[in-house]
Amino acid sequence: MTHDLPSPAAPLKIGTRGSLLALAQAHETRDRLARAFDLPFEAFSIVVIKTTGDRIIDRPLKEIGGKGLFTREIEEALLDGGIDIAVHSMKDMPTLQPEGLLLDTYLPREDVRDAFISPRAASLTDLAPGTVVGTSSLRRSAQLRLRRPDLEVVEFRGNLQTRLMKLDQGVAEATFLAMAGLNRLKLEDVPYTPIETSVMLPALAQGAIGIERRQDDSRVAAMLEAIHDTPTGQRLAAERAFLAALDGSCETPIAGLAELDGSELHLRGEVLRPDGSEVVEDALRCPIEDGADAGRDMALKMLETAGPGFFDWRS
Ligand SMILES: NCc1[nH]cc(CCC(=O)O)c1CC(=O)O
Repeated sequence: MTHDLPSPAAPLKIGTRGSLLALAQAHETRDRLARAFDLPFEAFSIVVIKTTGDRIIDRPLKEIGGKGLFTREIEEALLDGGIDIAVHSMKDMPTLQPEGLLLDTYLPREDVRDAFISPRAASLTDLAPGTVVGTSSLRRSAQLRLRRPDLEVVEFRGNLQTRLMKLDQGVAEATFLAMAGLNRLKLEDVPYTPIETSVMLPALAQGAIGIERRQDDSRVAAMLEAIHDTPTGQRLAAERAFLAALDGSCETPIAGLAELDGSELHLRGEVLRPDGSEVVEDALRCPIEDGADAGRDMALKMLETAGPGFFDWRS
């Protein structure tokens, strides 16, 4: 189905970070829009924006700051008209957007699972006690420490190629990546094994691409409506309400996932101490349209279960 393009038909500027994954996501967005409106690729331009998070690559992320790190410059460009839409990995996005911006368009979600990456081992259970595993994710490291306290977790930043090189050099025996990233980059020669969500619950919104716009841009609103994926939106409404109520920052290991099952939504959530010494988990089923309320309520209940002190590591 093609749609009539709301006029005027100026080229649409698509803002994105410059990583290979971000570019793949921007291209997917452009391709879906081009198909929906039967437009040539020349009707779009892809604008690469360098963010603070991209610039600082030699320090752990948790030292430099919260979640806005990879989005601030992009949202500024959106607000000042330098770009018309911004394409994001939803799992990196804060739950609140700046005044004047809306983030409510989602492309169909990719595989939500994490992948175990190792040139020498097939799965977590293959690793001998004391084995070094690299990750820069607070969530993955807490989940690992909970389930395999006998392993040694080391900080592992850098792009995908850097991390794979570190594995080859033996700096660590294994690491983790989102299946969504592997699939979107078509990295078939990376030695990976998907990890079921019952073993490692993914980050909230993992595998989902979101498209942000100016609230007052009705032309863009009409265009984005044509490529929005409703089931992904329903799942993310629950997941982001859960995250918002938990006040999730990069300093809190939180995992969670909503899945649709007929007319029901199934939500699971997990909060951990960074050292893996404690975990609070919960799950619920509700009508799909109640997902956001249920996500918030589940978060509040989990906060109560965790009790004061659970989050004491936060400064
Ligand atoms: N935090 C970085 C990040 N943000 C989104 C993805 C993967 C793609 C996705 O989950 O949508 C990744 C890399 C990773 O976790 O392996």
